[in-house]
Amino acid sequence: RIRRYKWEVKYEYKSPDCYKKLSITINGRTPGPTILAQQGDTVIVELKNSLLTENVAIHWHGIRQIGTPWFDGTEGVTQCPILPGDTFVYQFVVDRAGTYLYHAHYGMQREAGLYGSIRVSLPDGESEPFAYDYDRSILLTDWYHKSAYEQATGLSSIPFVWVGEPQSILIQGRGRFDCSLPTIESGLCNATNPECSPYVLTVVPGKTYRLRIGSLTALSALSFEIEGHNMTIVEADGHNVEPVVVKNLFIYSGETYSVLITADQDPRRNYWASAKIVSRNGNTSNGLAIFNYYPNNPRRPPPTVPPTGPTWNDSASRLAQSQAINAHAGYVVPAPRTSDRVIVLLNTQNRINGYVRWSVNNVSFHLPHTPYLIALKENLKHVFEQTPPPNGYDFANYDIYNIAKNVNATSSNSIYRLQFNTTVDIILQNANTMNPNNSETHPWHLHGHDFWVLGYGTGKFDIYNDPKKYNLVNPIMKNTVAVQPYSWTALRFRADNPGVWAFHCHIESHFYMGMGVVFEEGIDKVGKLPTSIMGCGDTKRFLRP
Ligand SMILES: O=C1O[C@H]([C@@H](O)CO)C(O)=C1O
Repeated sequence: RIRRYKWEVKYEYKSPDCYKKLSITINGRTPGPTILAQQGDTVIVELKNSLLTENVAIHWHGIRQIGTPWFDGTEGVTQCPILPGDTFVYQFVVDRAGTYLYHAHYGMQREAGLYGSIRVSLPDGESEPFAYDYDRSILLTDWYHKSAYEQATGLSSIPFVWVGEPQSILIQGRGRFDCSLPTIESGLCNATNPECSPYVLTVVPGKTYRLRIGSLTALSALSFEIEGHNMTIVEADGHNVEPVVVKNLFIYSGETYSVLITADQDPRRNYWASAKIVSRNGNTSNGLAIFNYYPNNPRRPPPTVPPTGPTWNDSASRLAQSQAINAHAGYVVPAPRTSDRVIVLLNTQNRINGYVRWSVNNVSFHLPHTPYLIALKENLKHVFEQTPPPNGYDFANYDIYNIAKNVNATSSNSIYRLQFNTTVDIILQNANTMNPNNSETHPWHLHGHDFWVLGYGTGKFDIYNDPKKYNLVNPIMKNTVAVQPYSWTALRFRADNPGVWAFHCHIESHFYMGMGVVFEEGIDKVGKLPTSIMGCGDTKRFLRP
């Protein structure tokens, strides 16, 4: 079946946290419409760029784009950006049921509000290994009052201007900034604006809800909970997992989970749903929504104070939750026992010519002006650096616990060329930033594939002993995984999807500052590229008659 969407993308004033800000909307909304489809359907999105003076590109996060690598929506990697006034048609198959996302993948445009959810249901007659009465989707985001341009300019200036902590956390596009602060210009913040009334999830007492939770925060790692209710994690990034009961769900930017919640508490009142920032010590208020028991008034605030959530710096409990999630016994996709290639990616914060950057293996990534997919397919060797980036770093001499002895890095747009149909292991190794006693959490997202999460550990990865502890029995498959402060995460994937694929930190500012790599595999097997992805850089030549 074909699912056809017509979207108009434009700027509008919105007040998602009561503070009026220019936001990017799809058909007048942020988050945009949820894409609903069934496994095997073809989704067609006809996107009209009405941003007037700004390009756009949309990534279908978690959709592997098998056979359509040119519709991955990654500016600079798989396509030229869509010009103002142009209409671009994305067309791809959603080949697997599950919970996915979509969002802008161009500069720091995502955090202007250009995002939404994708829900793919099973074919008729098939069912999940868990039961529920109703299915709901919510998106968690963080929200800044400064424009993406102002933020991006600060990040690429000397002196460096850090974007800082977000002003609000939004649950399904709704949050609450404190309009009474004396610093706010009058007329900009209106606490009674209905756009910022809390999101309400209405439940019928006794029923079980499948809540699909996605995070597309720009920066924040979150802990989500519903006061007084346990949640059972049953799906992660489109894969069924063995049920895990939690009080709060840790979720990183780019991840999706389904949790089951039964409305089994006192039905005479409402409850708070709360999203709290973890892993960074800021003073952003928790994002709040109302878990409303029918038939109570959905606007009636719960009689209790909202839950405060876990302490921000308890990375051990975050790691423990990640480690507790395994593939569902009936849905284990066996991981290859061995790999053909191991790539170690040391994550560091660096300086290049005085600019603050992030790097892997001391190389900070920047995008070329001519997208790789077109450059490689058409053999345009001059448009990016051909020497491959390093396969690892100097294990013996690098101290992950301290600021690097030499914080200077280099910048490159070279890529990893993977042999088609081989198995690749990636070790993400985290380290100290340029601030003393500081290491951050980075959620890494792989385009075009799911990977097996083989293991996590604290400290420096031990190349001889840690692989012996890999979970090869029931590892989960994901497309996004976090690496915790001073820790490592090991993953494995099959390079079996012809195309060119980004792998990067999903923190918007970090990828902007160079925290990513690109993989190519099977370029000779990629079909004829549509000319709609061309028009920038050296691709103009293919559009001439
Ligand atoms: O990229 C970043 O820069 C700041 C800080 O390190 C600047 O000093 C921060 O917290 C980041 O995540």
